[in-house]
Amino acid sequence: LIGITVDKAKDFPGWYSQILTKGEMLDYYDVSGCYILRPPSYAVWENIQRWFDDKIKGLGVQNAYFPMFVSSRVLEKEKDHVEGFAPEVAWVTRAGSSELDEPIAIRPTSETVMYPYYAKWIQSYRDLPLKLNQWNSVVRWEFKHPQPFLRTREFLWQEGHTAFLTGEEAKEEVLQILDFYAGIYEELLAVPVVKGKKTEKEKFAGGDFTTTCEGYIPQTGRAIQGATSHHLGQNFSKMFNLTVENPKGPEFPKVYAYQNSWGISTRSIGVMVMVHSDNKGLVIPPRVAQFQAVVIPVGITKKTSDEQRHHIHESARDIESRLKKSGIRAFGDYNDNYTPGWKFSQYELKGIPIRIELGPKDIEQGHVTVVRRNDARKYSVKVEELETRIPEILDELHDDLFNKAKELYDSHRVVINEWKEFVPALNKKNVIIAPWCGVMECEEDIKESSAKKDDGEEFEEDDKSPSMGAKSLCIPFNQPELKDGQKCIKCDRAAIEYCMFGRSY
Ligand SMILES: O=C1CCCN[C@@H]1CCCn1cnc2ccccc2c1=O
Repeated sequence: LIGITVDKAKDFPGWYSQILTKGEMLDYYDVSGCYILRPPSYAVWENIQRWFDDKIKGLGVQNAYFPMFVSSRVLEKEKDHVEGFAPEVAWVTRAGSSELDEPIAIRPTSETVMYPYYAKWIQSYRDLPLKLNQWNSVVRWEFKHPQPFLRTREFLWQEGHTAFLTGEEAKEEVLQILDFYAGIYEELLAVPVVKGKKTEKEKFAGGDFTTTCEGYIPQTGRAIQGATSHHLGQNFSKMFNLTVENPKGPEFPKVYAYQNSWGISTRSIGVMVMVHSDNKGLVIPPRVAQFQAVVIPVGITKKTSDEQRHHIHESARDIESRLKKSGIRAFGDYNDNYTPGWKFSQYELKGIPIRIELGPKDIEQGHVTVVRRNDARKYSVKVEELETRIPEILDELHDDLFNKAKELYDSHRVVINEWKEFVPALNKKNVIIAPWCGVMECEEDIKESSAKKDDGEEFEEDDKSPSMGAKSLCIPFNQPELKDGQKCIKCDRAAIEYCMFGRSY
C-alpha cells in the first residue's frame, strides 16, 4: 500500500477512487456499478445502523424482512410513480435454462412489496399505527455514470414504512425521522446538512411531500441528497385499499390510513469520505470508525536492548488493553519489521482518527503522545488519565471535523436576489438560496439557464460529468425573511419563499 498519488483538488474522481481502494474501504467488482464493501466501510455502516436502529426502536418501529422479488403485476400497480423509474427496474426472466412465465422484478424499493400485506393485516383502527423497517439492499439499474457509494446499482439502505390513523401523527413522524437523519450526518459523520422540503418537481411523485437532508461537497461545490423522509398521505392506502372503520362510529365513512416512508443508504459513507478525507488518505470521524486509535511503539532502534524492546512492547500492549477495556476501539501495531514512520503513513492512509505513540522517554515520564489524523495536532497524555482524556480528544476531533465542514458549507451557501449574480455564484462552487415563485416551469428555466459559464457559453455535456444546471435542492425549513414585493430570482412573478438551488450529484 503506497501513498495517494492523485491530488484531491486536481482530479477529484481519481482521488476519490484511489483513497477508497488504498484505504481498503472498497474494491471494484466485475459487474459494472457494483462494489465490494470491505470491513472498514462495512464497520461504518454498522455504526450508523446501530445508532439509527436504536432511535427508531425508541419510536416503536419494528424491523421485518420482506422478499426481494416483486411480481410485475404488483410492481406496476401504481403506474404514476413507477413509470418514471421503470428503466431502472432489474428483472429475473429465467432460472437455469427455463424461461419464467412471468418476469419477476428485483425490488428497487419495497412499497409495492409491503403494502398489500399492510392492507391484509390492518383491519381495525386498533391495528394502527403500524411501523415497520427493513435493513436490506435494493437494485436500481442506473445508466448514469456509477460512483462508489454515491451511485451504485445495488446499495444497502434502510426503508421505513409506517401507517397511521391521522395525518397529524404521520407528519410528526416524518420530521422526527428527518431529525434522526440529520443526527446521523452531524453527530456520527461530522457532516453538516440543510433540512428542507423538496419542490413539487423534485419530490417523490407517489407521495404528498418529501423532506430531505441536503449535504455539500466543498471540492466540487455540488450539493448531494443525504436522506429522504416522505409523507405519502393517503395515496398508497387508496391504491392498496388500506382502510379501517372510523373510530367515531359505523355511521362515519371508513378511513384510508395516512402513511410515511423514509430511507438512508450507504451513499452517506461516500459523502463522509468526500467531505473529510485528504491527500494523505481517508479521514474517518471517530464515532463511526472501525478503529479509533492505533498504539505504535517508537524509539526502538538497532541499539535498543532486547529487554528494553520487550519493556516498550509490554507497556504498549498495556495501553492498548486499557483503552479497549474503557470502550475505545483500539489496536496496536508491534511489527518491528516496519519503521514507525512507515506505520504512521499506513494509518494515515486508513484514516485511523488518532495514533498513540509510546517510546522509552514517554514510558519514563509516564505519558503517551497522541497525534490526530485530521490535522496532526499532538497531545501529551498522562497514562493514568488515558481513560478520560482519549474520549475527550476523540470528541474534540469530531467537533473540529464538523466545524470545519460547517464553515465551508455556510461560506458557500449564499443568498442571491438578482439573477445576474446567480450563475457567477454557482461557478464559484456555491449553492444558492434565492427567492422564487414556486412555478415548475420557472424551476426548469433556472436549471437550463444556469448550465452556463460566466460568459454565457454552454458546458460541453459528456456522460461522465454530472449535469451543470442548478436543480432545486430543497425549500429550507430555515427561511430568510421574504421582503414585501420580493420578486422571483428568475421570472417576474412574486416570490413565495426562498429555495436552495445548486449543481448536484
Ligand atoms: O425514497 C424512499 C425511501 C424509502 C422507501 N421508498 C421511498 C421512495 C422511493 C422512490 N423510488 C425510487 N426509485 C425507484 C426505482 C424504480 C422503481 C420505483 C422507485 C421508487 O419508487
